[in-house]
Amino acid sequence: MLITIDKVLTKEQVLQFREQLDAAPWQDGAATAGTLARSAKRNLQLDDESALCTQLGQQILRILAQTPRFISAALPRAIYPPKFNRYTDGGTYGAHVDSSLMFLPGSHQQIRTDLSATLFLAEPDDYDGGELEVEGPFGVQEIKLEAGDMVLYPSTSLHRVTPVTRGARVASFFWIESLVPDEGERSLLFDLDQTVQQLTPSMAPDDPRLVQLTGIYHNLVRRWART
Ligand SMILES: O=C(O)CCC(=O)C(=O)O
Ligand SMILES: [Fe+2]
Repeated sequence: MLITIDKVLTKEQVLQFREQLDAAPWQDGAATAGTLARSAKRNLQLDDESALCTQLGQQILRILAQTPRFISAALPRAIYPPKFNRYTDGGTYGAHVDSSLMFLPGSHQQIRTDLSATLFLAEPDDYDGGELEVEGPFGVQEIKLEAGDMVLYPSTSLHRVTPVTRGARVASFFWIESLVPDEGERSLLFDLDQTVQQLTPSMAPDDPRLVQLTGIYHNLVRRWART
């Protein structure tokens, strides 16, 4: 399931990010891709080890930690530090599936990539192309969101970024290991949680039906979560 999270960053925050990113040095993205992805990848990337990457990445993680829709959708166990990419002049990323395991930078610890995330940092009108195309059970879905909005998609999906033929597409991208590895179970939990959240304002907090539904949510998490 694709899940979009609107307004992770305000427009003001996007401008602040872009001022710094646009002035930063960018590297060839292919240098950091795995063997298979390398030939498909034609974009630019911010140096992962730069102070700017660390600082902006941490800002994103702090915001996500306080974004209930993100927590509900991802049930994060670990998050790979956000990276930043830029596509211009026909830049593209051909069809690929992300690596299943990734070492956290400077560590021997690996995370399993359950969810992939793209946080858009350019307005859709400012570039042509650059759609993120994700293959799912109902065909290919095209994603091109407003600056500040984010999409989460299962890391099992084949996906690509179409060539950017005008302007620049700038984004942050990263991966999440979820407490609930199974995509189907995670989707059910997300739907249940969203429904409970929608019902809550119209019901007394001690309404037995709400108490029951909340209990079911927690008992399913207990059953499915791998800590
Ligand atoms: O730029 C994007 O939206 C996705 C990038 C991507 O698929 C990757 O780096 O693996
Ligand atoms: Fe990818």
